[in-house]
Amino acid sequence: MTNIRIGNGYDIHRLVSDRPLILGGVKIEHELGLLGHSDADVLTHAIMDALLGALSLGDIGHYFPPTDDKWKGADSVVLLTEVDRLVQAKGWKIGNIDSVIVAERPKLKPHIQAMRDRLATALHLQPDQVGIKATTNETLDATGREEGISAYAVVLLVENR
Ligand SMILES: Nc1ccn([C@@H]2O[C@H](COP(=O)(O)O)[C@@H](O)[C@H]2O)c(=O)n1
Ligand SMILES: C[C@@]1(CO)OP(=O)(O)OP(=O)(O)OC[C@H]1O
Repeated sequence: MTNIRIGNGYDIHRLVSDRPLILGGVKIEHELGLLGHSDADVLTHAIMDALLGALSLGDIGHYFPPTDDKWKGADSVVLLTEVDRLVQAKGWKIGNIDSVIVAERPKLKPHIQAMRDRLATALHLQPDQVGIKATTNETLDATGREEGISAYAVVLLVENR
């Protein structure tokens, strides 16, 4: 029988006026961007935590501490490729990823394909192995008030034989 593992990840970052908005490795035109030590790409962070979680390897803060200047302004897709290397070194490969971004604005639908392509390329996957969806929070809570953007991800890992 094929061995499989499942992992889930979540992240949220605050929206501020003087930062770019980067989601799934794609820069999106918007008057607000996400605040963080890295580029604050919540979707990529949620996917990294899901990958690490699937193998009980801890979380991204353990590998890329927000207290370390090395990761200041880091491109999260580069961090993702590091996590992917770790997963592969442990003898696993990604079956598929599914995710959802919670953002009241901007409209993300026009950017979803570019995010899937960017992440699939970085992870050496086909775009149909990378699911990305968007939803508003129907104006409820912090994301609904546009104070931040959050993302959830689930991954399935398959043992490499
Ligand atoms: N930032 C967003 C949020 C949503 N979408 C798309 O709109 C659809 C409806 O969203 P609801 O939150 O009202 O259910 C959703 O299914 C997405 O296709 C979007 O593009 N960008
Ligand atoms: C990505 C890292 C890198 O220092 O920093 P942040 O951009 O602050 O992101 P967060 O999800 O708060 O923490 C994880 C960190 O590993």
